[in-house]
Amino acid sequence: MGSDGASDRVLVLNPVSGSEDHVDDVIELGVQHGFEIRKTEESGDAKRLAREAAPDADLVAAAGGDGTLNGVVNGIGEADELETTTAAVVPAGTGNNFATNVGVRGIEHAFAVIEEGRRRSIDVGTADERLFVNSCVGGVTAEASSETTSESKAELGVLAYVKNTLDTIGSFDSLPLRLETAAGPNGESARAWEGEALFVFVGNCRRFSGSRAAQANVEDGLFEVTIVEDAATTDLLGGAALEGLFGADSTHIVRRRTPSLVLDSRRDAVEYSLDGEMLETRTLHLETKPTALRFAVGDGYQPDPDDGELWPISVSNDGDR
Ligand SMILES: Nc1ncnc2c1ncn2[C@@H]1O[C@H](COP(=O)(O)OP(=O)(O)OP(=O)(O)O)[C@@H](O)[C@H]1O
Repeated sequence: MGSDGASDRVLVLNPVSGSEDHVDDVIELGVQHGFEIRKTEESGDAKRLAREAAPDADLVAAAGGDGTLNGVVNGIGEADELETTTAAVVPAGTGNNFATNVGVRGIEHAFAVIEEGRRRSIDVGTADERLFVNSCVGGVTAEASSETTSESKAELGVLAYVKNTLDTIGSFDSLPLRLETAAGPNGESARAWEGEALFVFVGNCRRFSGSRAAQANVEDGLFEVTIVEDAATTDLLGGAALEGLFGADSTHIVRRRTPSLVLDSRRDAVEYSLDGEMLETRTLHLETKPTALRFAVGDGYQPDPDDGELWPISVSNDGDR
């Protein structure tokens, strides 16, 4: 307890995330580790509870999936406490992509990380007024998102939504999109791309490449942007492996690194998923807030993951693909 009676540690618990069997364990461990526990009761609660807790708490943890964590980070942001309140994640969702990316392996491990783990200052993405930690994905419908099974989400992460969108819709309406990226600190130039996109992925902590759980550098102030061009539909519907599509030699993939970008639909509003939470708009401004959030990370977290060949950052390599 703080001197004014407010809790130093607050845990925002989503009781209906994942397979819903985490509640007793999370409460028991949370209480053991000195947390005041606040349960969400409906959509929007994670943000509200974190906003109310952040001014007094040193640490606010999110127990749930990526959506719950997204709400908690937005609440800390709305309270203007990003730099003063540490955030943590207790993975209790289906996919738990972000937790995996920051080296948090499970519920018990999450409390060990909170007690003994490092704190890192990580980038946060802004999409108009909203924040995201993992990714912003366009072209995945809310319908496909809600129908995606837990097993599939756990296995493929966001690619599951892509697969589900293609499976449920069969033929897919591409997005006539214009994208403008700003110049970056490593020689990335300001660029524009316009065309028919199937999907657009903006990764903050998430890298959309051939490997499933690839973590992007989340302390470099840059997004990793991947566009899947419409020409890829034929391949995808023809059964080409999704992961193969993201390989380095794919001709239908455009990649960019940038601190900020604008996505502009040339036709209707587009549905974007911010860490799994939906947002519909025609024009979206995305910007990184470099190293804006202190986060409790596990040993598996890599501040500077290997870039590999898919994400060339030198000027000479910054070609069209
Ligand atoms: N008590 C509640 N009843 C119903 N819905 C809730 C409740 N609390 C939170 N929610 C909803 O749960 C969603 C967040 O779920 P979350 O993403 O954390 O879990 P998940 O979908 O199981 O996991 P993941 O995103 O990792 O795949 C939010 O959209 C929120 O509106």
